[in-house]
Amino acid sequence: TLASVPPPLPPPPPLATVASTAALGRRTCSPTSSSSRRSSRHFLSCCSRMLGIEYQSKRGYIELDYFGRTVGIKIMPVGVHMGQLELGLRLPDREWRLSELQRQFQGKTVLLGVDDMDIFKGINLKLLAFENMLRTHPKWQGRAVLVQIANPARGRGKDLEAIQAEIEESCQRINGDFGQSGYSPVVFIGRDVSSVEKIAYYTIAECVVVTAVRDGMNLTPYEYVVCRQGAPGSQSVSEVSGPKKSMLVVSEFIGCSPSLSGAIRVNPWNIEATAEAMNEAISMPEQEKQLRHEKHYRYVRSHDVAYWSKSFIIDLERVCKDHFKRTCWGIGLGFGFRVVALDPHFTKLNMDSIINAYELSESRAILLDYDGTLVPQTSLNKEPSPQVLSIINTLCSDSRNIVFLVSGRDKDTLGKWFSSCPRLGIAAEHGYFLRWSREEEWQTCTQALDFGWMQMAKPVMNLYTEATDGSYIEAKESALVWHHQDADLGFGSSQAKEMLDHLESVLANEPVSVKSGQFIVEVKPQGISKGIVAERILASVKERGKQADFLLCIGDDRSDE
Ligand SMILES: O=P(O)(O)OC[C@H]1O[C@H](O[C@H]2O[C@H](CO)[C@@H](O)[C@H](O)[C@H]2O)[C@H](O)[C@@H](O)[C@@H]1O
Repeated sequence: TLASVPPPLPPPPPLATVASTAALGRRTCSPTSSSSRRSSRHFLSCCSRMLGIEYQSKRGYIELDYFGRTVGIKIMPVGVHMGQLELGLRLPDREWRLSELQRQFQGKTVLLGVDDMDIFKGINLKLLAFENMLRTHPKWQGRAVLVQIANPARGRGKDLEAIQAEIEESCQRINGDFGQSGYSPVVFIGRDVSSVEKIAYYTIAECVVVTAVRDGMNLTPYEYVVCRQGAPGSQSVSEVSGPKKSMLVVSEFIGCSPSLSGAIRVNPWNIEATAEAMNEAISMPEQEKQLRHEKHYRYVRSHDVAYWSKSFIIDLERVCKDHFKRTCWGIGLGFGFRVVALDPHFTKLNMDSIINAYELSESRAILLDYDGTLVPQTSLNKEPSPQVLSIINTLCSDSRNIVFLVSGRDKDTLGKWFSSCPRLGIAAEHGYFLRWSREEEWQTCTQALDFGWMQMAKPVMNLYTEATDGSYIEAKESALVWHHQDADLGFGSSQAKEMLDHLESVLANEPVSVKSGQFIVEVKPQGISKGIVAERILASVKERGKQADFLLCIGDDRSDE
């Protein structure tokens, strides 16, 4: 499925967030595109906060692993349809409409706004800025005209009515204060404007001003640039050719703003700064206007809608290339329904067959993870419940069973918590420590390990701990762990990613592995892992003449795989 983030994705957690994460839940596979960095950041933040999924950056590509499927996130600003616009530039109607406007605005400098009439487009902010410009730069009085095209509102409501009233009041005030005979500083067009007429307005405008306070891509600046270039191949300034110079004042809150490097970017709430930007734009030397126009035109032309769709397909193919190797399973009911993509060799465990195999076996090995498996990840009390202790003791009481706890936690905590389970084996700190039963001594990993790296990793972790309220360092005998469960969710996880990167580069030549887990970043020696200790346990069981004919491993995260 192809899908894209609705462009003006707001910061979490308003309702739109729920809608977009719910949409992700229904998708089978997708690259997800958004028009701005802000939207993708908000989308990733929603995924993290609401679904608990963290993104990974792989060689510049941002990806999410959603139940075995890869969702690629890419900032892909959409472009204009060049063919359609150029066709419009060649329409015969455009010529007479253009001449009409040229006559109407002869000797005037036209600033143009083309917006939908809604509460986010900042039309009144634009009027206030224009008024401010006329006041602070009186040279423009009688010379500068703001033509504001406002496509009729598609919705209704009190907020909209209030903004429409404000706009009307501003137009009347500006025209009353600065108007002269034959000169209306604001020309407000609140009706549907045909494409040809719009093209003619774009062509005569010295500058286009977009002051939206929140928007998606907003293609008005792109359309303007194409119209000012004129139809391709036209050389003369008359007929279908354009002036080949353009100026843009654009809000920093619109999707196209980062792509337009020659535009003057403004925060539309700052009326004075927007007024200065308007003055700067129309006062700029002609050559500078041409250079900025050329730069924009090159970009708009090469990044049109055809380019966007081609890139989308290429990315879709790249992101989904492994999906075909996977098998999809539908799991859950109603809103809990999920499509899970798994390796084709995966077999869903069936309770009856497990019980059957368990009953028929003579020697069993049962390896259990702790956090997220024996105690819920969300539980505040991390100690095992009496029920868990009793189930473990029941399992251990069968002489055919070898039961092991295989956890990242330290040996003292696990030893204390499971002191009432005398026959339980424990592999602590991912197997650095191993104990076969309560009465036996702890064995330490036989490899000779060098812990010099701890002196390098600790100062890095200290830096992030100081900068991240709620985070702390856990120093285990074999590993260092940075915890951010109690820090701000978004900030903690972005700090964790940064730290992972930082530690990987600082410790690149050290015999360690740096991994992130459930709200942790952990540095531990290479060669210490749950998989390796599991092999060690099974080998020992075999040496004791009890080779396991039944092996059950239960875990909840990557470290358990
Ligand atoms: O291998 P596991 O049994 O899954 O244990 C992994 C880590 O467990 C502990 O961290 C977890 O509990 C912390 C609170 O007690 C929590 O802040 C963290 O988010 C959890 O991952 C332990 O402190 C770590 O050293 C283990 O690696």
